[in-house]
Amino acid sequence: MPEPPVGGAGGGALTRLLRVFLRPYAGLLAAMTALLAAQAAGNLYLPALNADLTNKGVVSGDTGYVWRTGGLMLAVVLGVGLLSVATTWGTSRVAMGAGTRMRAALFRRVQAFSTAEVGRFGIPSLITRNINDVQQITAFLQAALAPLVMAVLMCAGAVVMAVRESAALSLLLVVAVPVLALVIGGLLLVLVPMARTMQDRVDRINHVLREQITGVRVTRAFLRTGTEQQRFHRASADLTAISLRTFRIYAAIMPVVMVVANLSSVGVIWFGGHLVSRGSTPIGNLTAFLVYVLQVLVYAVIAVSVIALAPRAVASAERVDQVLRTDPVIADPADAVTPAEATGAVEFRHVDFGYPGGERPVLTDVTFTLRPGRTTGIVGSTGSGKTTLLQLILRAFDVTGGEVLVDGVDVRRQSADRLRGPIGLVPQAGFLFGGTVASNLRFAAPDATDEQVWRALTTAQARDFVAAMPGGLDAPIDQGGTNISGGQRQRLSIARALVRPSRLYLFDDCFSALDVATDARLRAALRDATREATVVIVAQRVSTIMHADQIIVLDAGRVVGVGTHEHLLDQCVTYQEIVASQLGEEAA
Ligand SMILES: Nc1ncnc2c1ncn2[C@@H]1O[C@H](COP(=O)(O)OP(=O)(O)OP(=O)(O)O)[C@@H](O)[C@H]1O
Repeated sequence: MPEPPVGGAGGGALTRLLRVFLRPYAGLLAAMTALLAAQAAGNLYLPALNADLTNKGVVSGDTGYVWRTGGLMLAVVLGVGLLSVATTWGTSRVAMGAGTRMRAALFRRVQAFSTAEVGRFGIPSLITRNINDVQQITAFLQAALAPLVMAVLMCAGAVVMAVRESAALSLLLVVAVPVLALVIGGLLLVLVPMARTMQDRVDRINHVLREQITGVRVTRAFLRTGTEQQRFHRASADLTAISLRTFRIYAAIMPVVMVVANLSSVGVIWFGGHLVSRGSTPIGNLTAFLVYVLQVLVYAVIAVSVIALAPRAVASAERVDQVLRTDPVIADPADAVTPAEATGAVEFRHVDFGYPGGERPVLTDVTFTLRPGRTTGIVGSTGSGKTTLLQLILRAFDVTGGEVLVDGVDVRRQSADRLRGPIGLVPQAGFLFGGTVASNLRFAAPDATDEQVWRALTTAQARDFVAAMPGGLDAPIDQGGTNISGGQRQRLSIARALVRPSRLYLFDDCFSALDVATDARLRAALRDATREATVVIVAQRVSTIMHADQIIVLDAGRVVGVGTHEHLLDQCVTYQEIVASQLGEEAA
């Protein structure tokens, strides 16, 4: 699988995402900063008050001064506590809000992706990026926003206050702070690439797990459970290994910081003790200085523990940014043309097509016309390009040569909504959503009445089995429709396309799981229900399309015959071979 495009590099991606997703919260962030500044001022004021209380109250025995200053200190502590509650509330709101917006933006982008972009990232990776990576970024914001601002304010303020208390002792900070900065910076440089690898391995686990859960029946049938377990254990062990290495480094950060902090305190007490005994510094100033130095170090520790989350957030931001920066190859034109009339007419003019990255062309010089009110059958051996042809009508991919016109206008010049709105598609694999029979049928027509829903079920030959299901229209359907049979799934998919009246119906080999009698009844009912529309039926069985108004025969991506069943039986060798092989099968 080719690598997804690389978006912004390193912290650049995180900065870009934060700029975009924090912008709506600029006002709240400004208010938070003001509250944090007030909180920091309170925290910085307390040691100074304490110094005053010691120097002017305790040392000189002024009890009144002690009470007054003590009361003021209590009020400051309460104020700081209240501010802290407010800022925690604010940062949670900002972090969660930005995360929600990020997830929504990712979801919108992925919805706009064509099969090519989805294939480039891979479904498991897109899921991890939307859930796990956004969560890493949100967790970082939640933990980092207030503490980081607070740490900057407190460190700067405490340094200023410490210098005010004792300029001589402040020289200690000149040594301690750069040592801390160097240690922290070095560790972060090592952690970012490790965090990136960690997220990739989470992707890998997701990939293996998803494949194993969806393919569990095949795994059991081929007795591969043991091998698959080993594959999962390997992916899990790889993640454990990188996680252990990463967290060992995380574990080293705190002791290093604590050693620097404790050595600094010892230094302050050692040198400060000398200054006090020489009488050049009052005892109150020494205790205040000690508190300021501890404040600098405590907030440096807080900053470090928060910054330690950054590498994972940076790695996750790169992965989220890659998705957001990937433009879908299939996009609406700036000057979209709306066809004068929605007739459902389709025309292929010398269409060539090859899948992105594919070596061989899948369709070559395909030309035909589909008219409203007529049914066209498409037959051809497996892999001859039938599904691809329908995908081009829906503009799931762009042609590499020629043009596809719907309602007389090139599909590339129409908006996707206008193009796909009047098309009723029944895909080859009848996918159903988790919910009920009714919620699946109302997927394209939310306002459809029960009567319309039952009518579509009747046409799709699904009325009897739905009526027999407990709950009828409200009968539960599991995700993917796994609680009903393949044939029932196909019929519900057909009914879903019929609930909303369309001008163009595309049935992609969706009759294959039906028995011959149901297939015949369904086609007869369809003829009545879709009388004025353009109908395309891709089929493996000739009996499904032999009564169509026209049949297109594909062979290795080329049209080798167009006409009625009788005409093709007479003129088209490939068609004769297909018919002969199927009659042979039936005879056998
Ligand atoms: N997403 C894809 N990327 C690359 N190649 C593809 C992709 N989808 C299909 N192909 C290739 O294009 C060719 C035509 O595939 P298509 O699904 O259109 O055939 P089909 O006639 O519908 O086959 P079937 O009857 O088996 O459903 C095949 O060779 C297939 O391998």
